[in-house]
Amino acid sequence: MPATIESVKLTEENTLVILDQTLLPNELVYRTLRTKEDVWQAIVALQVRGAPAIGIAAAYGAYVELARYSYDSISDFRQTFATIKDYLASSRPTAVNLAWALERLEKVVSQPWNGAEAALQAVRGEAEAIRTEDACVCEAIGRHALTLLNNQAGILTHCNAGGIATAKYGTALAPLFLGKEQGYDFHVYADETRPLLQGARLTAWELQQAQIDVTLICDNMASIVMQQGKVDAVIVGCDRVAANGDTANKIGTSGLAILANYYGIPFYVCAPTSTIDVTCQTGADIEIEERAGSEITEAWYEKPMAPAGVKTYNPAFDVTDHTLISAIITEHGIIRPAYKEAIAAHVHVG
Ligand SMILES: CSC[C@H]1O[C@H](OP(=O)(O)O)[C@H](O)[C@@H]1O
Repeated sequence: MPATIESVKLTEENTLVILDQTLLPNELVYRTLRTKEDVWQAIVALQVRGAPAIGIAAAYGAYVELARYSYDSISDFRQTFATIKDYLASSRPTAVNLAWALERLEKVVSQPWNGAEAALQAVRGEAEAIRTEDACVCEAIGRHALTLLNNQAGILTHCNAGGIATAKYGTALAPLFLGKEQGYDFHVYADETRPLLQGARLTAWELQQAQIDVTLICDNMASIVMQQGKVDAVIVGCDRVAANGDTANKIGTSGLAILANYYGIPFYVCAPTSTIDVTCQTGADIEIEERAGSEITEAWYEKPMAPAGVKTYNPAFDVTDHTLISAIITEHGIIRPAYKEAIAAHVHVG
């Protein structure tokens, strides 16, 4: 699998360094995050973004914050961790990987440690494990998803589920990177993905870097490329998959699924099992983040492009009904309907 740029790193000096994704594709700028406030702000501002990458950043961020202090006892350490966990978890609600990563750390912290330093090193180890595991998970998703794609296929994708949204390799883009290495000649249509343009700024950039044929389209052009027979499959990432297969992903995804269903095009979701949340029975149980209206009216424009004071509504995600999803691809393989039973069996595979 061709390596992709790593967007979240813990340096040998134990500092957290992230690639500021808000500056891509024009600038490659790395930022050092030294406090839990730095991490919270970087996640909220989407400087670090993508469900797995957010979880990794939160795990490393919790370690970096914990390492700033000395502790009177292990209970003092645990209390400090609890405060950090709640604070970082409050940054964004939809991507389950944020809470999932912090809960993994909590399990480590709750173990019977002989002092705070031992617990701190265990937290570091768990955060590192979350990152290294995610890279393997994404590589496996790439291998399984590639079995669903033919050479010369036209692929439509939405938002960015590339290497920078994960530890490495990505989820939805992983089969494209792997296929390229194996000689596949994909023709990718990347939705720009308003309002924050992750598709235009990030996916088009990652695919160009990998020398994969990519055509950038506006979100409202997805229907015509499907109607013209240019798309053989739609493949996207996800932020939270419910027990019945309903899937939260970047706003606009559910519309793509409806279009794909209308045109008889398979719609695939690439989902690390860390993004499957069986405590959500259906998509109705998934909290959808709402973001500032200025992302609609002012981002990317020199002047506001809407009348002053106009009302806005800016949900950052939507939920694709499980009936519109052809298959969910995880690191363990390919899940097909009926999802409730299949997911229940699948998540216990690992
Ligand atoms: C591999 S997770 C990618 C997933 O995360 C994105 O959301 P955001 O850019 O707001 O973090 C988007 O929903 C992608 O599909």
